Amino acid sequence: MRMVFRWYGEGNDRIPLSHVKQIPGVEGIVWALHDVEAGEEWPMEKILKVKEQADRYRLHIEVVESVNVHEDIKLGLPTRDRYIENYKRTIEKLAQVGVKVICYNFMPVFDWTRTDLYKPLEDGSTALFYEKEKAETMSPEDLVDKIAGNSDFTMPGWEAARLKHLSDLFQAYKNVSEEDLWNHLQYFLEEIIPVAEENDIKMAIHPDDPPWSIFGLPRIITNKENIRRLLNLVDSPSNTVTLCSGSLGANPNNNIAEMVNEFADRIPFAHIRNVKIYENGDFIETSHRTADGSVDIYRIVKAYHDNGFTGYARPDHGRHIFDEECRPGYGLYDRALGIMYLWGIWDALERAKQEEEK
Ligand SMILES: O=C(O)[C@@H](O)[C@@H](O)[C@H](O)[C@H](O)CO
Ligand SMILES: [Fe+2]
Repeated sequence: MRMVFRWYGEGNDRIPLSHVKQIPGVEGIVWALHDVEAGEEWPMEKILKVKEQADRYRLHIEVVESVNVHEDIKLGLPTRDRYIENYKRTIEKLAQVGVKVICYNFMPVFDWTRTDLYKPLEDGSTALFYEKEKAETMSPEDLVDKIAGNSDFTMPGWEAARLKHLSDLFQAYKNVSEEDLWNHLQYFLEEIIPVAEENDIKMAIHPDDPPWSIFGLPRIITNKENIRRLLNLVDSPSNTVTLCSGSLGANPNNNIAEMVNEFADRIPFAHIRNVKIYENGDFIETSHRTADGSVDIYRIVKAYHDNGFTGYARPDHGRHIFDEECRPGYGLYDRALGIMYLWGIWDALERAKQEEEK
């Protein structure tokens, strides 16, 4: 397991790389150009700037999260081809600076969706919260106001540019079924996977968060059967998945450890975090400890260890603790605590294996 830490870039992240470097076992950053709109080709000078910053702390930049997919590609519009060509050029440029994994998602309009960014937990910390009834009754506009308007920080997938023409987007998706979205994803992958393969890059799709339709929009990367279907769309070692235990774990029917066992060789990148699911279908993000949530983090890390996982892992989100002012879900302290929990499990399993082999 190769531990990495998401960093939003100089001037866009309060957490300095000097602090990231001090988290035990963190080898690299998970980065992106957050000021380049989805669909545009990434400028090499901006890519090199991130590399230079990371090089100063001897942190690698092998994992990008995300090169976002333009809505026209998800909608299957004729204009998608221009954006796909830009995507290919970006893949080629990222390969030149040593990138090995590109994370992306194929969620229409919204990325992760929550109804509250700072829901108090009983320990006095706060966390990202999803209230099912509210999510099913709120208008998309209200949700954007509540979420995007409620944070001084840019949030992945909540970029204003993406959400600027919300009603046009909803109109455009009116006649897009799940099967249509599958076809558009297949078209996209058939175009970019050969380029990724030539450049020794894994394209690792991130599952839908939450793993079900919101606002009537189609969502397709939601469970084991759909991940199996995704991997078969283009049978290539470059067509892979970012297995996110927190996103998929919001549905109690998703057994993440089973998915690790089934898809191990097609998971180059693991997001390992916990959520607590309530009876009524609400969920809240918790500490990484198995005991604090509904996801069996121990069993998931054990499944990665049993499969000899040598990919990248990150703690994904954390709670907001110690009064830290941070990007929602992306504080330093609880993600660092989460990393130490994941190392604790991994190192104990490693030691037990070595003892057994003596
Ligand atoms: O929840 C998060 O912050 C991330 O795991 C996702 O936003 C993820 O970065 C994107 O969906 C991947 O494209
Ligand atoms: Fe994730």
